[in-house]
Order: sequence, then structure tokens, then C-alpha cells
Amino acid sequence: MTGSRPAKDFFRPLAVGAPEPVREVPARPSRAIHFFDPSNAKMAAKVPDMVGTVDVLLGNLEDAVKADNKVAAREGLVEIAQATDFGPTQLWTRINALDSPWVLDDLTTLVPAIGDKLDVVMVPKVQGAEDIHYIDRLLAQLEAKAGLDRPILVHAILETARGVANVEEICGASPRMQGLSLGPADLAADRRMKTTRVGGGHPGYLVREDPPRVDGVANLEASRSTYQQDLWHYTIARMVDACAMHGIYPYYGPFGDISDVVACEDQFRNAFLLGCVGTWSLHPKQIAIANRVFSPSTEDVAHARRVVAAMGDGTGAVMLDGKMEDDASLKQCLVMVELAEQLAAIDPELKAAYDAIEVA
Ligand SMILES: CC(C)(COP(=O)(O)OP(=O)(O)OC[C@H]1O[C@@H](n2cnc3c(N)ncnc32)[C@H](O)[C@@H]1OP(=O)(O)O)[C@@H](O)C(=O)NCCC(=O)NCCSC(=O)C[C@H](O)C(=O)O
Ligand SMILES: [Mg+2]
Repeated sequence: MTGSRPAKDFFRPLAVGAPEPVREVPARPSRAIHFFDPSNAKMAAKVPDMVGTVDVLLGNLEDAVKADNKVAAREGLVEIAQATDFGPTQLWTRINALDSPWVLDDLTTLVPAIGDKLDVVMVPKVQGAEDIHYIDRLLAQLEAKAGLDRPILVHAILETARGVANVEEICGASPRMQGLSLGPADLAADRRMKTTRVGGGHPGYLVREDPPRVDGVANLEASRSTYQQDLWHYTIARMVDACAMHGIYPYYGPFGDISDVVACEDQFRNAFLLGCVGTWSLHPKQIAIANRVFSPSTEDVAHARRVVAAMGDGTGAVMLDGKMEDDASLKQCLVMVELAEQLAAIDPELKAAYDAIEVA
């Protein structure tokens, strides 16, 4: 069984005339998923000029859009999408939650009007496979009615304890599943965590070094270093494993302290190192941070290429700069090299930087 469907039915369209589901989720660069509120005239006006500067533009219809503006946001997104040539930039939307009064109109409006331009629908507060099954069937019906020739993919936000507990079944619930993002603010509330932030760390979540000992006796009066820990490590690691298992993509999520660009970069980098392919950007200044962090550095690409060259047919072990490299370190280096190639194909500056690397 795949999700709750037998394997033979997993890749069958869920409505007569709906496009064939994808067999493999395309690896399209999506370092920053940039959120804008289509009902906010100032933000909306900036969207056309952002095309080509960011991998994904996301018209947000859910939280952060005032209830009174829900219809304006939906209609604004239709207007922007119809008027804009997105070129290499993907267009995503975040629809309202499945239990909200707006979500049905979101989908029945967006798919016929701009379904041919929408790459991914982000679904908030996904609790289990049943939520994905509902969206999967509805999208198939709407795609068939609209005569679309490619399926719109689905991205789930993990922002409830139940969603986290069901993360593997969510990832495997449909061939439309493109990826997962962490929703740290809603997840913190649902878990009754004692934080009041949108993502990022907390100074109270720490470990303290042991007290120094004098003649075997702990000096509890001595000052001791503390080390802040990452509140999100467990959830991101679970997401990464569930996504890798199902061949889909994990993303960090929002970092709400817009002014703290340093901590934002640190949080993004932790997610990158753990296996995430991108993150959300809430403000224009977070785009450059995400693009930098989620693109392998020239040093890492240079090293990865050296290992690939040194490993020849990919078997055995070699010494490079005093370190052992073998089949497994080669596989890690290939991840880096492949990502660099995908990014170079859409980012001329990165291409120039990667092309300039000399293999020693
Ligand atoms: C966070 C903001 C409210 C800040 O807006 P503002 O006070 O206007 O910032 P600035 O004055 O610094 O803005 C400078 C100019 O840039 C424009 N701007 C700002 N943000 C954007 C944007 N996202 N896209 C395009 N343009 C933007 C401003 O209009 C200014 O323009 P101008 O005056 O002409 O120079 C705001 O950034 C914002 O609302 N961002 C999006 C917030 C959002 O989408 N939140 C939802 C996602 S997070 C979430 O939902 C939590 C999650 O689900 C969870 O559970 O964890
Ligand atoms: Mg949320």
C-alpha cells in the first residue's frame, strides 16, 4: 500500500480527465519561498520586479492576511498571476486552512483562473494523510474541469503535534506531495511550548557546562558557560527523514525577527546542514540570506569536486588532505555537486562563481 491506496492505483488520476500524476517530484531550486500578501497594494506592486531574483513567489492567503482582506487577497493573486510572466520563478500559494470558511473558494477560484501558472499549493495545519487525500481529489476534479495538462503539486506545513506524529504518512499520501515546511509558531502553540516567537531560538533553552571541581568537590559558585540549543532540531530532523524517504523536499519556515539577520542566517544554515533545501522569506531582506545559505559555498563545491575526481570509479578509499574519503563521503560530495549544478542552471552569478573554481 502507498498511503491508503494500493500501489497499482497510486499514480492513477483521481478524476476523469485530470492530468497524470508526476512519478518523480522535479528538483527545482527553491532556496527562498518569498511570502507576499496579494491584498497589500505596496507588496503586490513589488512582485513583478522580484521575478528572477527569488526562486519562489508565494501569494499568501492564510495567516497574516486580515479576515476582512481574504477575498481581496484571493482576487489580488489572480490579478497578479494573470498579469505577470514568472519566467524561471515558481508561483506558489498558501491557501487557508481546511477547516476555514475560505479554503473552498480559494481552490475553486484559483485553479480555473491561474491553475496553469500555479506550481505548488501550500496547505497549512495538515494533520494527517486524510487532509492530503481531500486536497488531492479536489485538485484533480478542478484540474480536469479547467483542462489543465500538468498537476499542481502540494506542500504541507507541519504545525500541529498530530501533524508531526503523522509526518511519514503525510509525505507519502499522494504523488502530488512536493515537500514540507516547519510552521514553528503554530506548532509551538499547539504543543503548548512556552515561547512567544515565530521560529528561531530561545535564550532559556540551553545546557550549562559542568561546575569546575576542586579536590573532587564541585564549585557551584563558579561562573559556567551556557550553550543555547536549537528548539527545532528534533522536528526538522524528523521532517528531513520523512521527506528523504518519500523523495520530496524539506524546508525550514518563517523566521519572524526580521531585524535579526544574523540569527536568521544561523537558523537557516542549521536547516541547510540538516538537509533542508530552502526556507521562507517574509521580508525582501531575507531573500538574499536564504539564497546565500541554501547555495553550497564555492569552498564546499571545490572540495566536493576534488573528492569526486580522486575517487575515480567511486569505490575504495583514498587520503585527501589527511582525511579518509570513501564511497560514503563521495555520495555526500555528489549531493553538493548536483545541487551546485541545479542552482548554476538558474543563477548566472553562482554559475560564474562555480565555473571559476579550479580543481587542485
Ligand atoms: C513583516 C512585515 C509586516 C514588515 O512590513 P513593513 O513594516 O512594511 O516592512 P518595511 O517597512 O521594512 O518594508 C520595506 C518595503 O518592503 C515592502 N515589503 C515588506 N515585506 C514585503 C514582502 N513580504 N514582499 C514584498 N514587499 C514587502 C514594504 O511594503 C515596504 O515597501 P515600501 O514602503 O514601498 O518601501 C511584512 O514584511 C510582512 O507582512 N511580511 C509577510 C508576513 C507573512 O507573510 N507572514 C505569514 C508567514 S509566517 C506564518 O504564517 C507563521 C507560520 O505559519 C507558523 O505557524 O510558524
Ligand atoms: Mg502557521
